[in-house]
Amino acid sequence: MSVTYLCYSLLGGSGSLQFPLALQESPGAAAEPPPSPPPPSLLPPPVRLGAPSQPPAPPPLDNASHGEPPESPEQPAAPGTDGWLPSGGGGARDAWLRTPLAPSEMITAQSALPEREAQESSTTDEDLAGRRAANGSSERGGAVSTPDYGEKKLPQALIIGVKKGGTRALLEAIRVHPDVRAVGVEPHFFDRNYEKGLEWYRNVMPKTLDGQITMEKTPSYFVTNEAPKRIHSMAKDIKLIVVVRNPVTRAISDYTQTLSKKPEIPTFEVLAFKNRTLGLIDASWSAIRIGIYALHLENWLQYFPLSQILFVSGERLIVDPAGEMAKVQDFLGLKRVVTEKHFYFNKTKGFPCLKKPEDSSTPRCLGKSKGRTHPRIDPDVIHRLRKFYKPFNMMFYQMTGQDFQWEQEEGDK
Ligand SMILES: Nc1ncnc2c1ncn2[C@@H]1O[C@H](COP(=O)(O)OS(=O)(=O)O)[C@@H](OP(=O)(O)O)[C@H]1O
Repeated sequence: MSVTYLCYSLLGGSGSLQFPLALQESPGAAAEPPPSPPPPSLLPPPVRLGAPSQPPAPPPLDNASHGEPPESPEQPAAPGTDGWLPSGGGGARDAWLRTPLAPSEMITAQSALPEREAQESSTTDEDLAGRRAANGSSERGGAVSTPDYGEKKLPQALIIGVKKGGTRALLEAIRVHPDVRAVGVEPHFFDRNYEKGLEWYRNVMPKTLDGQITMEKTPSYFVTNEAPKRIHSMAKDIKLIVVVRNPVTRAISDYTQTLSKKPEIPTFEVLAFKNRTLGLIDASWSAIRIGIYALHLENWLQYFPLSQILFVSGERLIVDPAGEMAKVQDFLGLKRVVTEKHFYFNKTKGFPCLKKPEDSSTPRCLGKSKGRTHPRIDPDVIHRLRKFYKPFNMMFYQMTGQDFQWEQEEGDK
């Protein structure tokens, strides 16, 4: 059964959003993408998912219509300006922090700066300006610097999603690897900054030496309709990593983030339904829509073979970070350098953190915006959402050949 058919069956009556993906039955992993989009006559009609708009990308309108603030206007700093990773991207120590909750681990003025970066998925101009003002031209927060030589290259690997999946944890862990250099902020090139051109994008990248991999993470790529085509036209052999998480928990995490910025928004229970009495889930709400992974993946498979995409379990990244990192390093063709010895479980934070590097005395946890306490959600709503996602999850397992076991989870944090 195609994802298209599945969506028609499950969502046809729930609303009228014209889902922007060009959906077709994929005969498996497409080794080569179509040179141009298939003629409209060959495309099935778009999937109906909710509200009557046709956004080309994760729609701020969805948020607006739900009383949520639009996504923050995150923009990377202009390449070459102070504070934009002047020494080549920094290291993992830029974003993994000492947990502020451990009394023995006082945050200094210097280390608080990277915490701010780590608190949000993206760094805004404002963040960077603040950091520049407080930190001069360095964003390394006292960390040992990496020599500023080598060459800026376009990325050979991208973490493309999913929002709230654990993408920051993954990026910061892989940055520990000496053969990886990554941008700390999210460049949003393939969704928001594409018109700035590839030279702009290259300039955003850290310098690398021969043999080092350049990476970035922007979780919104996974749900950006144009992203696969654009990325493919830049590098068809690029490696793509998607951190996925139980879509119900992911939706709650997404909502929790919005709530932290805009406490007056309606409850999750209200936003989740088009009609609660009828049990109609509002799949046009971005918090819900992002979790329909099968639908988004279909778009990527039009351009990239499955073998070029690694799916990392957001759940396992927490319980077994070293195990997931082994898969990531294998996928990237890297020696397994990041191992158990790099992680410890921080009971106060409730998450794994990076152990102190040899050249520093400070262990590092992610900032306060990672691992937020979720509001309590009505169990009935959770139950309905689980039912809603189940067929999409099954389709996703089938497409990826991986069972993420979200149906077996007892509760959603
Ligand atoms: N080691 C570690 N430390 C802290 N948090 C961790 C870690 N590993 C995974 N996670 C989970 O990452 C969730 C945030 O996901 P992202 O980094 O992808 O968020 S974002 O899209 O960039 O905003 C975040 O979601 P919430 O718990 O809902 O805040 C965490 O559950």
